[in-house]
Amino acid sequence: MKSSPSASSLKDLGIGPELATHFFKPIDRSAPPSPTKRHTKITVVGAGNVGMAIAQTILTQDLADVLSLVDANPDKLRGEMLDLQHAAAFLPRTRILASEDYSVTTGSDLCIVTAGARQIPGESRLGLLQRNLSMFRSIVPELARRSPDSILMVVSNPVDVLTYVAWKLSGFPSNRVIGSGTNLDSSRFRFLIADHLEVNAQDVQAYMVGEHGDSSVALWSSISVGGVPILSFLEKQEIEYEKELLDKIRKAVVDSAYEVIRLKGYTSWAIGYSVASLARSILRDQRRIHPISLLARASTASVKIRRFSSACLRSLAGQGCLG
Ligand SMILES: NC(=O)C1=CN([C@@H]2O[C@H](COP(=O)(O)OP(=O)(O)OC[C@H]3O[C@@H](n4cnc5c(N)ncnc54)[C@H](O)[C@@H]3O)[C@@H](O)[C@H]2O)C=CC1
Ligand SMILES: CC(=O)C(=O)O
Repeated sequence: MKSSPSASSLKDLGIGPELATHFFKPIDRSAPPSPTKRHTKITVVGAGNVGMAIAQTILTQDLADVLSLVDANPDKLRGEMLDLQHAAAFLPRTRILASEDYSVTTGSDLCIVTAGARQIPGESRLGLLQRNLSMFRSIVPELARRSPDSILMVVSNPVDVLTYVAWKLSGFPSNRVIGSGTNLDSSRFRFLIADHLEVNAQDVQAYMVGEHGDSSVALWSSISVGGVPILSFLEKQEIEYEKELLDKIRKAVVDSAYEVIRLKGYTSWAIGYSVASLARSILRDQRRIHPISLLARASTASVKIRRFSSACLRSLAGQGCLG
């Protein structure tokens, strides 16, 4: 399928681009488009549940001027592209491209990879590795070649291992290859704490760190509610709280994805918002703190992916780097 900037239905009706030239004549002496205006381009590879949740959140949050979608299934891809384009009247203006051909991704600022197998109910994320590894061999070099200055963000599972694989395959500096990490786990953690305390999750600071999913670690000392470090406050005030409650919350965070997958077959909305929040922080230089997957050290023979517990997503300005 060819890259398509817009739905082809007008062309199919015999109405060509000359119509636009007649209706929309250039305004005399109007300012030409600024040569310094930089357009933000985001690519999402994998137009499945996760890819489309990310795409639609990016659109509604006005994070990109150009959104390009790539998938191996041409009908699904074109269907998703048209469906999003048909919402143009309700959204900030974004050019949406879709193709199986990676040329559509050229010049992206951020490439997000969601393609690949997903868990069936009860299956672990690590069980997906072999299937998704071979897919990455075809996806990552294409992205790296066409957007050599981009940030590569891995979402496909197992996300931490595949972030390492993507770094190796891309040849990018390690600070330009990240995984969505435990940003989602932390959001689930914040939701559960907020739900228990009956407060707004946005007023709860709390981080899950380590590997996304089963072995993620709750940073209990990181919890603060309305700025109050809650556990040390309770201890200082000698207020009793059930230690088992903490275990229950941590277990509920880890079980969250399994429960959603058992109930609806996949998870999508929360990861969509999680990745959009990362995209905003990176592209808009928000200087927010997110727990992501990032290679921390690559200096020995036994290089392993290691995660930042609190990676600070710093400016893209100038260097296109995360630090
Ligand atoms: N890191 C995280 O927090 C999360 C990660 N995930 C992971 O995201 C991945 C995608 O999940 P879903 O979207 O639910 O799966 P899905 O099955 O709905 O979508 C996968 C898409 O990848 C496409 N695809 C397959 N091979 C491809 C290739 N070589 N090139 C381009 N596209 C290809 C398929 O056609 C399909 O549209 C899974 O690995 C899942 O485990 C899901 C939720 C959260
Ligand atoms: C599927 C997955 O990794 C999640 O929702 O956490």
